[in-house]
Amino acid sequence: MGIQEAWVTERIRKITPPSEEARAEAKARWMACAHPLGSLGLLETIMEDAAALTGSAKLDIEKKAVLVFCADHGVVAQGVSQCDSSVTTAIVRGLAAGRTAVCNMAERAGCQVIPVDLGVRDLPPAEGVLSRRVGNGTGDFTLGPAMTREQAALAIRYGMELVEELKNQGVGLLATGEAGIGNTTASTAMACVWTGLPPEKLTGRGAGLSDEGLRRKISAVQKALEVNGPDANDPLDVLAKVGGFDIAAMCGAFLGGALYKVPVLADGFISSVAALCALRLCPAAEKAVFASHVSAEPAGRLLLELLEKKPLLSAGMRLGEGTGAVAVMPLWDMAAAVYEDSYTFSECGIEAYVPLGEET
Ligand SMILES: Cc1cc2ncn([C@H]3O[C@H](COP(=O)(O)O)[C@@H](O)[C@H]3O)c2cc1C
Ligand SMILES: O=C(O)c1cccnc1
Repeated sequence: MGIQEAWVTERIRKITPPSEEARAEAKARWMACAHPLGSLGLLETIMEDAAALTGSAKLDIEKKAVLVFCADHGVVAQGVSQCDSSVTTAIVRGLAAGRTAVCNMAERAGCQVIPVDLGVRDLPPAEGVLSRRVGNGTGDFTLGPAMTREQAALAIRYGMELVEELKNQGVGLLATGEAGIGNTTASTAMACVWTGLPPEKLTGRGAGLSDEGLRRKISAVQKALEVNGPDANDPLDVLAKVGGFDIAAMCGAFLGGALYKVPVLADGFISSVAALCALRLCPAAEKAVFASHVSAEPAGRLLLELLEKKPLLSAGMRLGEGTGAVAVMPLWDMAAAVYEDSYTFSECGIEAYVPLGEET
């Protein structure tokens, strides 16, 4: 086993199960809160799950950040995206300048945007972009593996370390985002491996693609699977052969959330594939993964089902950059506001309370 893989493996072993005690305490808080029991639905569940993750019913989600993992994908040479890799650089510059969609949304949500360069092709050090380069873009995986196993592990490590750093800075709620032209092709290939479904069923138009482009994308995914033969039982093999640096770092962010006890919001399709990869590496990491919305990509809902996560939003979004994850942050704030401040049954003098469905 290589150095980076050993590093990741050792950290993963330290991930503990969620605290059922803290979850019960959070549930008791909702029970005392003067409202029809369970009536805030998932807004109640997320507070309970976050308590179970952090080990405390007292939650602090004031400070928020979205990590936008950026990287290029060699498979773009196969005409699988409507644009070429130079657009990734343009998006990264937009992120650093605070001008892309996620930046506008994050400003409203009181969330810091952190662009991270994992391997954007020929990108020199750029102000406002954290450099965690693993390579100069991945290889074209229709011809051979996207990266080495050690590169995949290093990208995971970077994702985990960033969560630790942000936790130390007081961040209590994290969102995952990505920018990388071609990354929906990599995500589709990974999803095919773990669902066993054929590329025609799971391949979508990504950022936008003609019918002909979609056909090219389906055959590129098919070819990638045939050429590389990724082993479904070895998540690092799948990541290295048909994944991407951005997806690997995102996977690391979920694992980091589980290790350092920070809730991590998944975004759309790409992010859900990364979360699935994290769970395949370490099932206990499930406790750190929080769904946000249902991506409009064909496999969006299916992946959430595989993750067994319920989305707060179904808004037909398919933008990436972490936009869907950031979109639910105000809902988290609202849930926390009621959870923390609502008057209790005893405070308002309501004595009898009959939970729904339990009337005699
Ligand atoms: C201008 C622009 C901004 C974006 N921001 C996010 N994406 C999204 O689209 C890309 C994936 O789609 P595909 O696999 O089809 O290339 C990723 O960068 C993703 O974040 C963008 C795409 C474009 C074109
Ligand atoms: O759902 C996603 O994550 C997605 C879909 C299309 C383009 N970028 C991201």
